[in-house]
Amino acid sequence: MKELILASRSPRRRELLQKCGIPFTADAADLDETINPDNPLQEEIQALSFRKAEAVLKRHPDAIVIGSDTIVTIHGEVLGKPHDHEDAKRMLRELSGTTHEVITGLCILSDRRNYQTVTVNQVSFFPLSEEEISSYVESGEADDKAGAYGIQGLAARYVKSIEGDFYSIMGLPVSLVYEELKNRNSY
Ligand SMILES: Cc1cn([C@H]2C[C@H](O)[C@@H](COP(=O)(O)OP(=O)(O)OP(=O)(O)O)O2)c(=O)[nH]c1=O
Repeated sequence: MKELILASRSPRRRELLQKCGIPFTADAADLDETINPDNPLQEEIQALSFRKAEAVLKRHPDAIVIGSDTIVTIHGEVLGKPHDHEDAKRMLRELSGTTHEVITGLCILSDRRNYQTVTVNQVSFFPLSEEEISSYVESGEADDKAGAYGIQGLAARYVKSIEGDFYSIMGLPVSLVYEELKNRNSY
């Protein structure tokens, strides 16, 4: 059977893929993640997930590779990872008291098969005070996360509702990975 490789350095994605109960190793794609804002966002995220998988497949041509990417978008603006704590606070002020989208792309790639999909999830936040925003950012949990929060951690207390898949919001739609890999022999 072909080896499964997660094209990611994200500890969240590794943790999530472990939930599938399928053995894998990880090898980060480490590529330029710039997206073209003139193209439809879902297509860009899907294409970036593919590029991550493709880069790692080049290094492991006999493997099955999983690539994924997550962004947060609100009012037409893309919120990637915050540059610093001020940037994180700015993002959280935007998310406060309103609904945003979390878009996660998934690509499962081998030399024989190319599965691509994108999930769009809605997350609503309760209003956040300046004190809450400051203490959250000071906790360090905003660092290195799209939209400056992780739904799986302290930010859980700000989430009013979600529509979609919790694991996609966290960074990887685990059930889609599991379902697709039932077809593993075709990869
Ligand atoms: C919205 C949200 C994002 N995130 C994280 C998941 C991703 O790690 C990160 C989005 O950044 P990505 O660029 O998707 O992933 P990454 O750079 O961390 O890892 P790699 O490219 O190597 O796969 O934000 C959460 O952990 N929880 C959340 O609720």
